[in-house]
Amino acid sequence: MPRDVNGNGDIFGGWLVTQMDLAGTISAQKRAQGRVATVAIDSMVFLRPIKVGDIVACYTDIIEIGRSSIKISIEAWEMSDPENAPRKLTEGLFTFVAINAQGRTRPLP
Ligand SMILES: CCCCCCCCCCCCCCCC(=O)SCCNC(=O)CCNC(=O)[C@H](O)C(C)(C)COP(=O)(O)OP(=O)(O)OC[C@H]1O[C@@H](n2cnc3c(N)ncnc32)[C@H](O)[C@@H]1OP(=O)(O)O
Repeated sequence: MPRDVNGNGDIFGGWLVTQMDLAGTISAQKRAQGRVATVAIDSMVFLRPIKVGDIVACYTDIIEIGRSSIKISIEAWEMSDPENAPRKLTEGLFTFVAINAQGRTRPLP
């Protein structure tokens, strides 16, 4: 079976979760001004299948800041067809933690 495709011929959900994690990491790194690690995915909802060749965009929204943690709502949208409105594919709640070079937590700046 192709690596990024599921048994229905649609894109494997894990591939999309990986893209969402990358988008969240970029946002968290910016806020943390340095290295972060994903500590939790508190919720993940798959609303629609993605077809091979679809154009997908991920959007992040920081919703909570702790001492070292950053909770981010992340959504993926499909926007392949300029004639039609974008459609939400997934939504998830990810938590990232600011870490130092030794991998230990550090307070957010
Ligand atoms: C649905 C699936 C379908 C697809 C299915 C196929 C999958 C297909 C691939 C997908 C892929 C995905 C994307 C993977 C993304 C990675 O790669 S995840 C793996 C990478 N991450 C890591 O390796 C991190 C490992 N964890 C650690 O090293 C340690 O837990 C950490 C991050 C250093 C934190 O250490 P700690 O001792 O817990 O630190 P502690 O001081 O107790 O807590 C620090 C902060 O974290 C917060 N925290 C700790 N634990 C939690 C928690 N559980 N929740 C929330 N906050 C927490 C604390 O509240 C605290 O917050 P602040 O009060 O400081 O703001």
